[in-house]
Amino acid sequence: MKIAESDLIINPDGSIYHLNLLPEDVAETVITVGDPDRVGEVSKHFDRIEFKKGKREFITHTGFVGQKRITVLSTGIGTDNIDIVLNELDALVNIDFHTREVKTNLTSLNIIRIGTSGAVQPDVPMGTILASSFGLGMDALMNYYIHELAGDERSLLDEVKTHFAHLKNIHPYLTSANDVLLNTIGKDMEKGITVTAPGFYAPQGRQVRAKNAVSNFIGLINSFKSNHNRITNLEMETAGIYALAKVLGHKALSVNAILASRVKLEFSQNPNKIVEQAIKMVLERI
Ligand SMILES: O=P(O)(O)O[C@H]1O[C@H](CO)[C@@H](O)[C@H]1O
Ligand SMILES: O=c1cc[nH]c(=O)[nH]1
Repeated sequence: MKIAESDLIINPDGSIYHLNLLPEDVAETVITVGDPDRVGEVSKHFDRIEFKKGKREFITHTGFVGQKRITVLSTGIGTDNIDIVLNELDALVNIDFHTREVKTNLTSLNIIRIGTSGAVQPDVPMGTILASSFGLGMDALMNYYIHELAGDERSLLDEVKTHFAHLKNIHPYLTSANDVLLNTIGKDMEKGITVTAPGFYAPQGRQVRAKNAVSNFIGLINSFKSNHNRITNLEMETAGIYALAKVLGHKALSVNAILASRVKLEFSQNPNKIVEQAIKMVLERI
C-alpha cells in the first residue's frame, strides 16, 4: 500500500521531513541523545566521521568506530520528539521512498539512548551509569498507538497501575529493554525501571513556584516494588523509545548518566564528566 504524501513527508532533496536524512545516511546502530551538543561529544570518539547534518534540534553525525558504522542523533527533549525520531528513523530504513511502500525485508535497528537523569533511590548516587530495564511512561504518547505487551510487561504494568491508581488522569505504559542490549551494553551497570515524565518540574516532583497537584511524587515512585524490580530514575524519553522501538521491530536500550539525587536534593557540579563516562562505556561495548 502506497503511503500518502501527507503522511510520509519527503523533502525535495529526497530526505525525510524533520531529520533531514537520506535513507543511506542511517547506520544500523543508532545512538540517540537529548542534547544536540552531545552529538559531537559522542562523535569526537569516532575514528572517522562520514558526514554531519541537521535541522531544528535533530543533529546527526554518522561515522565509524573501527569497522562499525554508527549514527549519533539528537532527539531534543520529550516523547513528542521521540514520536518524530522513531517514526522517521524507521521510515528511512523500512520504507522505499520511491514507491512509498513498506519494504519486503525489514531492518531492525539497534537504538541506544545516552541520556541524563535524576535518581530517586538513596542508594543510587550521582555519577551512577544506569541501564533502564524497563521504561515506564507517564506521558500520553502510547495512547495513540496499538501496542502489545509481553507477559512480564503486562504483570508489572498491572502492579504499577494499582500503585498509581489514585492519579486518575495518568495512564502509564511500560516496555522492557531489549534483552541482548541490556546484557551486553548494560552489563555490570546498575539497573532499574526508568520513569519517563511529560515535563521536568512538577511532572518529576520538582517544586519551584507553581504548586504541585501530586504531593510527595518522589516518595510515591520510589516506594513501588515488584519482586526485584523498583523505580530508580526519572527522565523524559526512554519509555517512548522503548515502546515505539518495539512496535516498529527495533531493539532499544537506554543508558542514563545520573546527574541528580532527588532524595538527597543534590545536583552534580560536574555533569559533563558523568555524561562522558556514559559515552565511553557505551562506545566500548557497542
Ligand atoms: O540529557 P537528555 O538526553 O536531554 O535527557 C534528559 O535531560 C532533559 C531534561 O533536562 C530531558 O530530555 C531528559 O530526559
Ligand atoms: O532530574 C533530572 C535530570 C536530568 N534530566 C531529567 O529529566 N531529570
